[in-house]
Order: sequence, then structure tokens, then C-alpha cells
Amino acid sequence: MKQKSNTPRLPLPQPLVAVEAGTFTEFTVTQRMPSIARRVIAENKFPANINASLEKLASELPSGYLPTLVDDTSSDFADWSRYLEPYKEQRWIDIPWFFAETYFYRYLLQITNYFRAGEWQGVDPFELQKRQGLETSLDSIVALCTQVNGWLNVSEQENQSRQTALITLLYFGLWGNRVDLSLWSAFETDRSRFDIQNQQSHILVDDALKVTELLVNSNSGRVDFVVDNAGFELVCDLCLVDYLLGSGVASLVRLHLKSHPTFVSDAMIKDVHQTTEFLLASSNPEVTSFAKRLQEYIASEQLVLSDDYFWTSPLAFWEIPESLKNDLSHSNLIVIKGDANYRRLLGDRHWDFTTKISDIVCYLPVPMVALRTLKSEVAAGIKPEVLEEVEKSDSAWLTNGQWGVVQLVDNN
Ligand SMILES: O=P(O)(O)OC[C@H]1O[C@](O)(CO)[C@@H](O)[C@@H]1O
Repeated sequence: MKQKSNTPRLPLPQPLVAVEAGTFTEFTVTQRMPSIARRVIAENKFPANINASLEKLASELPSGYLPTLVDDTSSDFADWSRYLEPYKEQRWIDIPWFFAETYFYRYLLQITNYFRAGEWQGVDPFELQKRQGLETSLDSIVALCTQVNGWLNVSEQENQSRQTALITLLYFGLWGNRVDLSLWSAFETDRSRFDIQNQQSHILVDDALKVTELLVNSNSGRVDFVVDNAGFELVCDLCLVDYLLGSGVASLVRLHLKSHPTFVSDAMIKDVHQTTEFLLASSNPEVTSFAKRLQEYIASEQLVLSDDYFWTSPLAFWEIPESLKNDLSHSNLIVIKGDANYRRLLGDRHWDFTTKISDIVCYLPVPMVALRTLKSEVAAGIKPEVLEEVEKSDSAWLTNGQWGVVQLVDNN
């Protein structure tokens, strides 16, 4: 057994920054983030002064300096003042990308008065996108719920059939991550349709079988999810949660959600409730029975919803507060969803893509599995021959969301 460490075992490479010309990082800060700010103007009914500030933010991102955060009464204000200290008077494009992105979403909420008492307090500027994301994927939701109900209705659950169901649901959790509203608007095509079999060759690292072995041998303990997007991805995650609890593979599931809107579609506690209510209102009994079970699990506290400002902070995963780390140490497995959480695991740095991921992610108290479709130029743990193949076959493989990993790190 390798020694546990509080930070990556290897020296840290440089962080990604937008000033790197021609990168997806540059494209995100100089073009995607401005268009996200402008979409907030278009999709909300904020007054003219708020819209003018949003437009100012959008126009300053490509070459302007970081604006300061004023005390907008949020409990994370003091933390942010500390995080911002080293980056005063720097341009958005010069600072680490992960910092720039998390601060962009936090600053956007200052502009929209999200935390201040008054008309706009608590108004999620991405609400419309989140809702639309659910509505456009309804057919896929019905199909998935029907499948889960079928699996749960088999009275004697053999380990092998449990594993088959779990592998399928892990893949849904993975490909559900393709439906990312910060990259593709919910008003464009429905990206929830995919064929798991055909997608198999697009999984660059596939530890799904090992994950299911770990789960079925874990004596019905606790599983944690560091959740990513609301919408279809959240429904996929909740189907996995439902199966874990309904089959007895887990007795407790804790979801870690965001404390405020961020990265457009990232899920908050209220999004889980809104999702179950949306599903409950369906006319399809396969969907409503699933939603009812979820509500019962929440009521009986077998499914616990929690949030923490760490998840919306610019900190790397290894800077996790001790209290959160201690809490996670009671889990059998942490399921870490999506691209931004994966970037956080790797500190959003330029690791060689073949670096052993367990030499980077060696700071977690229990095993973790990352379910991530690639949407940024960050990766680790890819075998050299797999890397060579994918680089040959798709020049946009790092960022087009068509490739994924189911990557297990078990340092025990
Ligand atoms: O929802 P996910 O999978 O975390 O991905 C979202 C993020 O991915 C990125 O495109 C690249 O990490 C971010 O700019 C984007 O907002």
C-alpha cells in the first residue's frame, strides 16, 4: 500500500491559462465566457443597470482586468477576498483558468444581486437553461427510468446481474455528462440520445467493472457523489443512486451539490428538488414511480443532499477543507462527475496525459471514480497506445465531449 499524501506525489506542472494562444482555454475565456454573460442578459428580465454590468463584464473578459468583489453579504465573501489577493490587477487571460472561470461565475452573481436582499435575491440566472435541459431529454428519461424499474423489479438480485446494471448506469452517468449547457445550449439539439454499445470505443480508460466489484463487495455502505450538471445528467446520476439504494448495494448516498449557480448548469440542492417535482408531474408511471422513490429516500435520509462553498471555490481538490475530507472518509466510494470536477482533481494543470493518475490523486481518504467526458485540455492516466490512437483519429478529442473516462483511483 502506498503512503497517503495531502497533495499530489509529483511536482506540480503549470496551470492552464488563457494567454496560451490557440488553446480551448483561450477560446473559453475570450469567447465562450462573454457569450455566457450575454446569454444571461437574453434569458432573464434583469433591469437595465444589471444588464449594462453584464455587458461590461462580457466585453472586458478578452483583455480586461479582474474586477474587485464587493461585500454582497454572501458567506463566501471573506474567502473570495483571500483567494483574490494574489491576482489583483491581473488580466482574466493571465490568471489560472480554473480561477478565472470560478470567479467569473461568482462575480456574475454579484452583478445580478443574487445574494443581496431584494427582488433578485436567489434568482438563478441559468434557470431557463436548466429547465429546458430536462424538457428536451424527456424521451431519454422515460427509457432510462423504465430500464431501472425493470432491474429493481427482479426480486432475487444476483451479484452478476447487479454488476451488469451498475455498469450500464455508470456509462449513463458518463455520457450524460456530454449534455453540458455551458457548451451547448439546451435550445439546440437533444444530446441525451446515445447508444451505450456504440460509445464503448470512445471510452479511453474504462474501470467500470472494477468499480462495480468494489461496490458489490462493500457491504452495503455509503457512496458519495460530487455532482455536476442538472438536467439529463442529474437524472442519470439519480438513476444510479436509485439502483444503488434499491438493490441494497448501498445503504446511504450523499450528494455534494453547489451552494450557488455556477458553470451554467451545475446542480444545487434546489435543482434536485425541482427535478424530482418535474418527474413527479410526468404522465408516465415509469417516471413517477422513480421520482416517488427518490422523494422517499430523501425523506428517510438514505439520500442526503448537502452543499459546501468549497465546491464553488477556485481551490484544487487537494485543498479540500479537513471537515469535508473527514466526512468523505466514511464513504466506500466517491463518484466524481464531469469535466470541471476532473480539472479540480488535477489542479487544472498541464500534466503529461500518460501520468499515472494515482500519483496525482493520492490525497483522497477513500477510492474515487471519475466519470468525465473530455471538454478541456487536461488529462492523466491514458495508456500511451490509446493516446496515440485517439490523437490520430480525432484532432478535437480533448474538448469535443465525444470521448470519456471511467477512471478509478483506489489507493487502499
Ligand atoms: O459540466 P462539466 O462537465 O463540468 O463541464 C463544464 C466545463 O467544461 C469546460 O468546458 C471545460 O472544463 C468548462 O469551460 C465548462 O464550463
